[in-house]
Amino acid sequence: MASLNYARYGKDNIRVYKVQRNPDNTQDVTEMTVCTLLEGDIAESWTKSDNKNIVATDTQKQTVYVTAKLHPVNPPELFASILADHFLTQYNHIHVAHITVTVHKWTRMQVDGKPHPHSFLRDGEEKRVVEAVGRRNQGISIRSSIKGLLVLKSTGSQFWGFHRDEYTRLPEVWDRILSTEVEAGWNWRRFSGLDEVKKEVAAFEPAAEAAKKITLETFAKENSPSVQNTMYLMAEQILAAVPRVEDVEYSLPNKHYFEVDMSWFKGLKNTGEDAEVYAPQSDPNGLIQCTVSRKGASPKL
Ligand SMILES: O=c1[nH]c(=O)c2[nH]c(=O)[nH]c2[nH]1
Repeated sequence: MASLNYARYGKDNIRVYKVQRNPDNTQDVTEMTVCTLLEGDIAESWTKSDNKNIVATDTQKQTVYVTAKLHPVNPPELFASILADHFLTQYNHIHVAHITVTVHKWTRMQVDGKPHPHSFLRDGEEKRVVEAVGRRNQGISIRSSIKGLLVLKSTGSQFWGFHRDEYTRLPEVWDRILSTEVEAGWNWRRFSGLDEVKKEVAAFEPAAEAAKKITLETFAKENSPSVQNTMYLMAEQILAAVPRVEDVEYSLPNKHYFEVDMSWFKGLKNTGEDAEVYAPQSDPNGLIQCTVSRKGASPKL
C-alpha cells in the first residue's frame, strides 16, 4: 500500500509590481516574483480526489495581488510574513505557509546629475530573495538572501598548499583571477508571529545592506588564500553586524579563467607573470558552500 508522505502546493512565478506615489511627486517602484506553497489537511485531494480543502492556486495568486495593494511590500521580509500569516489566519486547515519573494532591481536613474523622480534602470541581475515560513502556533522563520551578485578581482587571490596526490594536475598559484556569483543567505532567530516581525522591521534593510557591503569589501580587500577562507570571513562579519541572525550561508561558484599558452605563435609569452589574455570558462566551475553559526550552536553536518 502507498501512503502520501508529504505534499504542498501553490503558485510559483507570480509577478507583481507596485508603485508608491510620494507627496513630493517622486515615485518608488518595487517589482517582485512571489511563490506561495501551502501545507495542511490537503492530502485527500491527492488520495481521494476530494478538493474541498484546496485553496486554488489561482486564489493564492489573487491573494498576493490584494495583499500587495492593502499592505506595504517593503521590506520583502515583512511582505512575505504578512502573506504567510494571512494563509494561516484565513484557513484553519492550512498549517504551514511557505512564501518566497524575489525582488528585482530597479535603480533610480540619474538624469542631468539628479535622481530622476520616476525613471529607473536595471543595473545588474542581483536579486534579494526572502523565504518566510509560517507554521501554525510556531511563529515565522525567515531566511533573507542576496543572489546573482557577479564579482571579479584581477589579482589578490591565491590557491596553494592544497592536498596533492597522483590525481592532481592543478599547479599552485600565488596570483590568480577570482570571480564568483555571490549567493549569501542569513537566517533570523525565529519570530513569534507577525507582530514580532513588525516590531523588528527596521532590522531587515540594514542587514541586507551590511551583507552586501561586507561581501564586496572582503572580496576586494582580502588577499584570498581560497574561496573557502574568504567566504568564512564574510559570514563571520555578518554574524557580528546583525545580532538577531543565527547563521549565515554562502554558496560561491568559482568561475575559472584559464591561461592561454601562445608560445606556439612566434614564442609569445602569455603564461604566469606574462599572462594577459585568458579564456573564461563557462563550465565546469568549483562550488564552495558553508554555513557559519554562532559559537555553541550545534553543527549542521
Ligand atoms: O579557492 C579555491 N578552493 C578550492 O577548493 C579549489 N579547487 C580548485 O581547483 N581551485 C580552488 N580554489
